[in-house]
Amino acid sequence: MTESYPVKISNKSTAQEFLDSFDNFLFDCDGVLWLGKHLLPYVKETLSLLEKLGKQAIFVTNNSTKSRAAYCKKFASFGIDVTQDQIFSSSYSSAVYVRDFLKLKPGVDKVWICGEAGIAEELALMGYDSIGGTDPRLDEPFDAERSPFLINGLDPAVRCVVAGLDSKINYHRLAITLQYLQKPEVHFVGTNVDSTYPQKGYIFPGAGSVINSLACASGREPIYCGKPNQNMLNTIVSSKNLQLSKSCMVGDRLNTDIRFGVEGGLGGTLLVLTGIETEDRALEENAEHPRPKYYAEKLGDVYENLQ
Ligand SMILES: O=C(O)[C@H](O)[C@H](O)COP(=O)(O)O
Ligand SMILES: [Mg+2]
Repeated sequence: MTESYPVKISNKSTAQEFLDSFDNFLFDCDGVLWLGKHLLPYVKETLSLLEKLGKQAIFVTNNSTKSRAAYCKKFASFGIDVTQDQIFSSSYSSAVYVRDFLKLKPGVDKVWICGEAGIAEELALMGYDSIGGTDPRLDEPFDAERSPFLINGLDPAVRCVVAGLDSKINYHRLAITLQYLQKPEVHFVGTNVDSTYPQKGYIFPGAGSVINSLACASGREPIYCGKPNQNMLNTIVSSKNLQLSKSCMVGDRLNTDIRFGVEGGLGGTLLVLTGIETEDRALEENAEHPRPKYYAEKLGDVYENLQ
């Protein structure tokens, strides 16, 4: 059976129909709310409208570079008040996986990070020591005979590697991470699969590109903790007691955000075209990924079409 075509939110009636259909909105961040430091048009107005209507806003980002607390600060920098319990980042879902699925022992088992500060901060909140990550010694050019991470030997307490988006990725970080991945007893966790990372006017390599290079070198595949992994959605649904049929996932990427919402049985999904995807991709029938129920040029069209 051919699914009904995605509905484009492009006028007052489609915008009103969309709003009336859901009580809870799960928002992806990069490519939906903002592009790096640039807030997208009418995002603040749209979030205020939802609040006025008594709708619930939850933020679900695959970007592991920040912790939930740091994301609260990013929202605040745009004048948007968000509490930490509204935010679910892949840095957080990866730390939950280390704690609840791998059951590593805090204060005993350590984590080697190939990624930015968000991962270490979320792990620390759960009592885990981590090494690597933003350690400035990793910014030095790699020399096997001088790297402090090699000449002092690998840390035997490391039981897991967590890898994510790292704008300071270099051969030093890849080389040391690989040493830990060559130990079969060390778990391999990837924060998210995103191959690319949308910025204003550019598409840059994403976490998936970094993690795939480690997978290629080590011959190992990681467990990914971000969207579309349903562990993340299960954590959200249970902690927020969401009614799935009245919940909508809003994203800019088909193989993470829209798949996450469709496979999670949410009442609907909205794809916005301000990030990774195009209108053609939104409309194409492709076994690779489910199609959205709605799509729009930008999230702010929900607000703009109701003015
Ligand atoms: O490369 C990445 O990690 C992702 O592109 C990026 O961070 C995705 O973040 P999201 O769109 O899920 O907020
Ligand atoms: Mg996105």
